[in-house]
Amino acid sequence: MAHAVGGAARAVGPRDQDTTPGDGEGDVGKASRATTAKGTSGDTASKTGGAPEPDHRADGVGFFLLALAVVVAAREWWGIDGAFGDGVHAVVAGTLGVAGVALPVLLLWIALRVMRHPERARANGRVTIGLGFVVVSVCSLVHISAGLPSPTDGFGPVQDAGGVIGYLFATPVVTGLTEWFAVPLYVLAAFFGLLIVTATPVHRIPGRLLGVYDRLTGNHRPGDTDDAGAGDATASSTGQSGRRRKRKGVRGYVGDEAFEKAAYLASADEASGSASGRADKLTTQRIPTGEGKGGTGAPAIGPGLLDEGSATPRKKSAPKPPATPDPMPRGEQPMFDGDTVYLLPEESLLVEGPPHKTRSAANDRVVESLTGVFEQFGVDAQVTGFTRGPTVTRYEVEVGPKTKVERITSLSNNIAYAVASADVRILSPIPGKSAIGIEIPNADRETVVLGDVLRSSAARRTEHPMVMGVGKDVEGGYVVANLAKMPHILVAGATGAGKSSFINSMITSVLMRATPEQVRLVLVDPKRVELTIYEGIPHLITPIITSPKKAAEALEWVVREMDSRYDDLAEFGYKHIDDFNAAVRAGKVKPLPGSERKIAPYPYLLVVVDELADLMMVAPRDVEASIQRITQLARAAGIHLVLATQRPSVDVVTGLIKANVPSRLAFATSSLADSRVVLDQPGAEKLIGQGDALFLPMGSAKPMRVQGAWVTESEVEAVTEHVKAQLKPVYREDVAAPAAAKKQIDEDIGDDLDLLLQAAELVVTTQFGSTSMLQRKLRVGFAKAGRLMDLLESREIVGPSEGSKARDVLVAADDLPAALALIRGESTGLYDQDEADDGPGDEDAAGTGSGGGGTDGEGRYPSGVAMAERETR
Ligand SMILES: Nc1ncnc2c1ncn2[C@@H]1O[C@H](COP(=O)(O)OP(=O)(O)OP(=O)(O)O)[C@@H](O)[C@H]1O
Repeated sequence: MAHAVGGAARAVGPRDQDTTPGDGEGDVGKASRATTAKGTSGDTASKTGGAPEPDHRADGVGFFLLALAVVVAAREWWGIDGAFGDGVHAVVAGTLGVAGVALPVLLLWIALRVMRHPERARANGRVTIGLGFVVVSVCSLVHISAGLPSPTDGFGPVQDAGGVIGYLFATPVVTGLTEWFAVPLYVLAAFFGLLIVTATPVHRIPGRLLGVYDRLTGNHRPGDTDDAGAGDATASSTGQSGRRRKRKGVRGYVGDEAFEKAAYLASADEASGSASGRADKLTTQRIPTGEGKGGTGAPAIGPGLLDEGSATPRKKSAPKPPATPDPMPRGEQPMFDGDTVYLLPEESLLVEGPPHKTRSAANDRVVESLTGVFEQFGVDAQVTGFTRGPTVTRYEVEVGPKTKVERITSLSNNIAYAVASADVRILSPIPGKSAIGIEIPNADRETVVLGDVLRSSAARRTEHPMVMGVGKDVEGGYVVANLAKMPHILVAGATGAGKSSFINSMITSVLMRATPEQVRLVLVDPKRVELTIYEGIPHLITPIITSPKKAAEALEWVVREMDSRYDDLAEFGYKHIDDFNAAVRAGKVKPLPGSERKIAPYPYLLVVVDELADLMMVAPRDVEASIQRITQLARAAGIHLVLATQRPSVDVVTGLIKANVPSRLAFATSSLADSRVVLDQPGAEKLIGQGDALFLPMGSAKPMRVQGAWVTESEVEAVTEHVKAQLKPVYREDVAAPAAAKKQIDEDIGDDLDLLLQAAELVVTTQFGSTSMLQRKLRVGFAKAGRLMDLLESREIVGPSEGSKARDVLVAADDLPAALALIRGESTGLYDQDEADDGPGDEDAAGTGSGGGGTDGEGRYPSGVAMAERETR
C-alpha cells in the first residue's frame, strides 16, 4: 500500500495504473499487475490509506446480503405482517413477482460465496451476472404464463406474475415477436445464465454432466479431469485434505498468467492481509492408473501406498519384485505403480507469516530524515509517498519545477548518512512515473514465508505444476514464477546471500504443487550439504548427484534425454512436449507399426545445479557444451535448468552460458563486476543479503527487487516426509550409469584413434604440445597434426593454441594411462575417488530398479498449442 506524506504533497497512486514490477518496468508483470494500493493525499505524515482490507470488504457485503435474505424470508416465507413487511413485499414482489420467493435462497448463496471466497472477485461477479440472466428469464416466463398483466391494470396482478422485471422484459419481446419466440428465447437465456454461473462452455456440457454423475456415483474414470471446469467448483472427497484437486484440462492454461509469463505478481493489498486466512486447502492429486495406457506396473513402490481419499497406507496384496534393470527404451519414463494414489502435501505444512505491515514508525522516521536532508541542502524536493516492502521501502520523491534530478542522486551519500544505512538505492525515475525512488532498507524487516506466497491468489490463479513462490516485491505484492517459462534461470549471489534458501523454496514449491508424474528433478549438489534433505523423494529421477564429474555426465544425459524427446516430437509431428502430452492423453499417439513401445506423457524435467563453479572446474568444456545444447533446445522438450553459483565470474558464468540462460536472479553480490556478470547491470552489489534479490525474468528489461521466500528446515522436512511416505523414487538407470554408454569411441575421433593415442603419448611423455612435432614424429601433414592437436585440446590433454608457441600440456606423465583410457572411451580412473564417494547412491539407484511403461498422466500440462503460438511471436 502506498502512503502519501508531506504537506503540499501530491497524492500517490492510485497504483492500479502502476504497471511497475518492483523497481523495473518490464513486460513481465505489466498486464498482470493488480496492485490496488491507494494513495491518500494528506496533510501530515501520519495519514495512512484508509481503504478496508478486501476480506473485510467482502465480509461486509456478505453480512449485508445475509441480513437482506433474513428480512425477505421473514416476509415472503414466514408472512410477517405490518407496515415494514408490506414494504418489503411491495419491493420484492413488485420487482420479481412470484419469483421473489426464491430471493432469500439466492441472497444466502451469494453471501456465502462472497464470504468464503473473497479473493475470487471476478468469479463472484460472473456468478452474479449469470444469476441475473436466470432471474430475468424466469420473471419473464412467469409473466408470459400469467397473461402479461400491465401495471395500468393495477399493481396486484403484476406482483402475482413476473413483477416489474417480468413486465419490462416480457412485454416488448412478446409484442414484437409473439409468445412462440419469446418463450424459447427466455428458456435459452435462462440456460445461458446457468452456463455462466457454472462456468461451463457449451462444448464441455457432456463432460460436466458426466463429472456430476461420476461424483454422485463415486466413479472415477481416467481422463475425467479434462472436464473439470475452469470455474471454481470444487469436487469434494473424503480424502485426507477433505477436497480433491480440481484439475484443469490442458487447455485450461490458455490465458493463465503464470503460464503466459515467467513471473507475475499478486496485489500488494492482498499481501497485506494473511493470505492463508482465506486459503482453500491445497488439494489432493490422484496419480492415475496406467490402465489402458501401458503402465507395466513398475516396481519400487514402497509400502506406503495410500488408498484414494484416505491417509491410511494401503497394503498391496502382492508387492512386485524389482525388475531387472533393463535399459530404458527410448522415450519412456520410469513409472510408478499403476494405481497409486498420490496426495499433494497439505498446505498447512507450511507456516503462515505475520501480516504485512504497510507502514511503521521506522518509515516515518526515514521520511523525516529525507525531508531534513533536502532542506539542509536547499533542494526543492518532497517525499510524496512510499511503498513498503518486506525488506526495503521505496520512498517516492518529486522535485520542484526548476530542480535538477541529479541534485537528488548526488545526495546519495548524505541520504545514506542521514538514514544510517549504506544500502541506499536510487531509481531515477521510477519507471512509468515522474518521481524518483529511493529504496532504503527497513529497520524492522519482515520475513516472507513460502507458505503465504503459495497461498496467495497469484499462486492459486494457476495449477501449473512448475509455478514456484519467489517472494514479495518492493511494494509488498507476492511474486510467483513459472519455471517452465523462464525457461532457464541463473541464480547467483555471494555466500550467505540467500541462494540456497531460494533453491529450497523452489524445490519445496514443486513438491507442494506437482506430482512426480508431472515434474521430475535432477539435483546436483557438489557441496553435499544443501540438498541432502531431498534425498529419496519420488520426484528424483536419479539420486542426488554430489560428484562434479558425475554431474557433468548427468548433464550429458539430459542432452540425450532432450534429443530423444525431440526425436519423439519429430516422429509424431508435434512442436512442443505439451502438445505431445496432450495428444498422448487423448489417445491420439499410437506406437509406430511393429513397435511395442508404451507411449507415455513426459514429465517436466527440472535440473538444479547448486554450484556451477564446481562443475566448471572439473570439465568446463563439456559442461559448457551440454548447458549450451540444453538451453538452446530444451524449452520445447520440457527440460529446464536452474544454475546457481556463488562465484558469478566470467570463467564460471561464461558468455556462452549467459547468452543461453535468459532469466536471472541476483542475490547480494560482493562486487559490482559480479552484478554485471549476472544482470548485465549494477545493482546487486547494493542488495542487503538474506534473500534480498533482483529478479530479471526472461523478456524483462529491468530487474524487479524481491525479498525471497523463506522456508524453514522443519517445514521442508515435513513436506519431504509426506512425499517420501507415499512413494519411493524410481530412478532412471542411464543417468547414474552413463559410462557404459560412453564406451564407444567418440564420433569426432573416427578412424584416427590409433594416431590420436600416439599423439597423446608423445605430447604427454615429452610434455611438449607442438603441432610440428606431431607432424614430424607421426609423419602426418599439417592439417592432420592440427586436427589431432584440436582433439587433444577437446579432451583437455593440451591447452588452447597460443599462436606459434607450443601448447601447455595439462596431463602429467604419470596420468598418461588414464588419459589414453579416456580417449579410448574407457573408464578413466581419474575420478575413482569421486565414484567411490558416490557409491552408496549408486547402489541405491540400482537397487530400486527401473521401470518401463507409460505414465497415464492427468491433464495439468499447459496447452502446447498456446505455447507454440507464443513462441512464434
Ligand atoms: N529469503 C530469506 N528470508 C530470510 N532470511 C534469509 C533468506 N534467505 C537467506 N536468509 C538468511 O541468510 C542465511 C544464509 O542464506 P543461504 O544459506 O540461503 O545463503 P547462500 O547464498 O546459499 O550461501 P552459501 O552460498 O554459503 O550456501 C540463512 O541462514 C538465513 O538466515
